[in-house]
Amino acid sequence: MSNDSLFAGIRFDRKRFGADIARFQKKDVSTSLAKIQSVIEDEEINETIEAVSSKKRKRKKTSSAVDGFSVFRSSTSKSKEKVQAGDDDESIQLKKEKNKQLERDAIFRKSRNIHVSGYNVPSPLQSFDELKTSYKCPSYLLRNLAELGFREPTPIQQQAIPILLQDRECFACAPTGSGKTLAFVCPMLMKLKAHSKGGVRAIIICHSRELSGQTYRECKKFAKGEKFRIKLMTKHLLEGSDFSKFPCDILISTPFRLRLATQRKKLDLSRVEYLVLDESDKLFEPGMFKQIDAIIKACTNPSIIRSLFSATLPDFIEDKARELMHDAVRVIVGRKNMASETIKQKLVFTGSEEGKLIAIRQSFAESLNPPVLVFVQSKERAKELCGELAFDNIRVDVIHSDLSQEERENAVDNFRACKTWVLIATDVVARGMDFKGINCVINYDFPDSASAYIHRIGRSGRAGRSGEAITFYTEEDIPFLKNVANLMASSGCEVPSWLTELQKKKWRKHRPKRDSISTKPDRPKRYSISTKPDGVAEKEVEETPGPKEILSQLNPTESQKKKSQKKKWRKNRPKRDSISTKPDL
Ligand SMILES: Nc1ncnc2c1ncn2[C@@H]1O[C@H](COP(=O)(O)OP(=O)(O)OP(=O)(O)O)[C@@H](O)[C@H]1O
Repeated sequence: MSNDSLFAGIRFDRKRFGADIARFQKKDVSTSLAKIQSVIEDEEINETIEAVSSKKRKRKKTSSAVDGFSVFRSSTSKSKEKVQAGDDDESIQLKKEKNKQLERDAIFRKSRNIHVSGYNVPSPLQSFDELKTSYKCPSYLLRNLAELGFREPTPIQQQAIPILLQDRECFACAPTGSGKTLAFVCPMLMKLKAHSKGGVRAIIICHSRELSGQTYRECKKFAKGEKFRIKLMTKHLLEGSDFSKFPCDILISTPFRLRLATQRKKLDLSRVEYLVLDESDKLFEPGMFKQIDAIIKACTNPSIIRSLFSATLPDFIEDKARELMHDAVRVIVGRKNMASETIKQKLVFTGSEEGKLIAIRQSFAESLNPPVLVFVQSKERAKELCGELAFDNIRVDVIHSDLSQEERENAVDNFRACKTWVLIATDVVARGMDFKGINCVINYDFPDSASAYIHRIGRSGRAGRSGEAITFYTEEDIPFLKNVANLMASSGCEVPSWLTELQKKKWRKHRPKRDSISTKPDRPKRYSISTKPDGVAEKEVEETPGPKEILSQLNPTESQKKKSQKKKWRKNRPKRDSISTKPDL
């Protein structure tokens, strides 16, 4: 029953209760104003902590301490603070100063698109010089940064470095190529002053051997001139070391090798002071989670500082981080799970697999601006495409998990040295790899998830440079097109309106079975002959041309010759498909 029907027939004497009405109306106005005020405040808070998808999460965030929020709160409640009993002039002055600093921090963060949540978040760095004045940064590190041409910290470095320097745990999400490596290596080097006498003091875990190697080399560059023991967990180190005596300041490893070292070689991790999980969302995927979990448990030092970094931070990783860390600060640069804004992104409809090969050839024939990185969905397809492009006089190479470690390293080195113009790769190099100056990334095969798309295209447009990303799609990929369109739009690329009108489909592990990459005619079709109802093949028959057919193709008969002779060319206007870049939807 509705309220209307409940009160039907009752008449209210407005004249008699006039004074009461006035009183209630006044109260109503003030309460609704208060409501509006609180809604506005809530909206401001939510804007500050960046847009989060679910309403539930929004509510959760508003209740937690948010830096920007506490700034506004504290400035509006100044008068309250002043009258607090026992507050002397000095403490009031200190509070005022603190509030001013918080306001300055909030303004600075806004200007650099940095969003933080957590209690007492340290002020962001304005410059590398501040590392010296406020944090006593050793001069070797500043010298190395200057030699590498790092003049100004990037936004993730501005916020994550002071957080880690103040011994706070943190989980951070910043775009690809935005300098996350220095954000966790710099505080590590600054904190690990004295050298290790025994045991591992800091660990950086990377999901792949290639990324571990790259991070190791970066650490060495930053630490040049100082005698740090920085080690890369190679196969050789794993097999040949006596881990009972293993002085090491920074150890860089994949989860698998580190787990082997702790399990088989009894590597002790109880003295680890710093643990970084780079590409953290990848590390928490089912294939690596068991090892990561065991490593985290083996790092038993109660004052350990852990941090998680990635360009993509799904909600389940945030939940994991909260579960794992104490009093952690959350740092987001830009928006969560966003492609880098410096990359020009394009979608190309190729219709079929054959169309892709034509499109890539045509694109290279018109303008090949190396280095170009091409992603495919499997190692078989990587080999096939490499074979096809090698015919076109293109300096092409391939990298995938079937190659030996040495072959993989050579492929990366040659590509870095520009000896290889086009590198065809599986997702093994999609994350973290910093190939300087990649002009273009081609998604030959449509990526299988949003994070795959963001990381793949993020191999170009690094450190503020511009880049280009082209994604081919066929009929099979159309259901997931809207997802890419959304990612493109959110990073500032123009997207045709028909794309945004498409329906969105959950996009996870989209790896359709694709025709092989080949200019040769399709291999003979196989038909299965089965008596079983479920279609399980008992015998396969090949529909191959017999010797007669082959001979007739090689030596056409007179009638066949006549058929293939020149035909009168008149009014040849076949019905053609309409001219459109849009696929038939
Ligand atoms: N402050 C800086 N000034 C100039 N260049 C920088 C600075 N910090 C990092 N770089 C350069 O930016 C590039 C990208 O850095 P890095 O590989 O750390 O990015 P990332 O955020 O970890 O990327 P990804 O998410 O792809 O792993 C590197 O070539 C690095 O040398």
